[in-house]
Amino acid sequence: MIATESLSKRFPRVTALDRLSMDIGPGVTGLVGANGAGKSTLIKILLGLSPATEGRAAVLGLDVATRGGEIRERVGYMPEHDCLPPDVSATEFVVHMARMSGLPPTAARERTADTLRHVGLYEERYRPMGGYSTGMKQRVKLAQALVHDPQLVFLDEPTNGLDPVGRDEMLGLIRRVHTDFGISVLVTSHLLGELERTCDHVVVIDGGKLLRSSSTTDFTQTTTTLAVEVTDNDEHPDGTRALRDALQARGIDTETGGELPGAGHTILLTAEGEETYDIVRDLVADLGLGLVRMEQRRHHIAEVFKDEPRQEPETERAAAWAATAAAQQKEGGAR
Ligand SMILES: Nc1ncnc2c1ncn2[C@@H]1O[C@H](COP(=O)(O)OP(=O)(O)OP(=O)(O)O)[C@@H](O)[C@H]1O
Repeated sequence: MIATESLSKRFPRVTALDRLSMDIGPGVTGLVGANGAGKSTLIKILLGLSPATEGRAAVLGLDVATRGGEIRERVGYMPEHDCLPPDVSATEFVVHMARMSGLPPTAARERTADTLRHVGLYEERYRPMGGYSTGMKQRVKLAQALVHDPQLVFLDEPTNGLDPVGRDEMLGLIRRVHTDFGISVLVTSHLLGELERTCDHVVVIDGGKLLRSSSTTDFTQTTTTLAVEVTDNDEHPDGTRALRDALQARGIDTETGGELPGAGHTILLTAEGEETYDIVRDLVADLGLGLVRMEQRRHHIAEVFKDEPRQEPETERAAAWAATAAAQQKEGGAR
């Protein structure tokens, strides 16, 4: 879908992209990086709107340097910033964008109605957009990116400014753009955690350089940590404590991994192999406790980057990235 080869973009004072080489296939791909990492610059080059300083890129097999017009016919784009005219309604605006993409009047009106319904805008679509909430505006921006039925969409920070509920709804919509319509998606975010739930593949850039490109499952591969949760009983009013003591007696060290109301505590231990599962199961049965949960923990993407070596630790960008990773780490821990 997208290929770049040693792609660079230099502004007089900043190198926004630095010899970036990557391949992105179909599906939902997250492009993640701190503010200023180069995400928007990359999207503008991929749309053929801004020339690269060096290197090459192709979208849907089309060279961005020479075939920008054809790329924009086949690719939808949701820009990051608010760009909606306040005095017109969502319907008028999206019909206009559909017409600009070459759809005849009747098809433009039909596609607009379908697309606005799909993104969850109903009666409000006839009201001027100046009175819309941020969530509604983001939905209109998404609709105009989809209205001409593109093969691929670029969504630049679609969850920006949304509250947690709005963010979850937007992430669900993005996932459905691919599952319901078969449209591939490149979505940018500075929040690592939200891409983990939505994307098949994640590309991480920092300071315009490629840090990592992997499938989400590779990022979130299972750890050797086993999380176990048990109920209490009359004989063991603190079932967690009883199981921890029993495991300790078998030479297995444990720690607690937080509390879940009404369901006892979570015990964390290192699984040496299949036999660890058997030991836990047998001890739980011997103590007469109920086994609520026994599962391998998975990494969160943010944990993968927690210890990533910094290339330019002194730069502001590095500080921004570290802050983002730290915030995500906290968010991951809270889940
Ligand atoms: N037209 C421009 N002229 C000069 N510098 C620019 C220009 N556009 C972007 N930059 C710089 O290039 C770097 C990358 O910017 P870019 O907007 O691509 O980052 P980003 O990852 O999209 O971050 P954000 O989400 O904050 O927009 C930044 O340092 C930015 O200041």
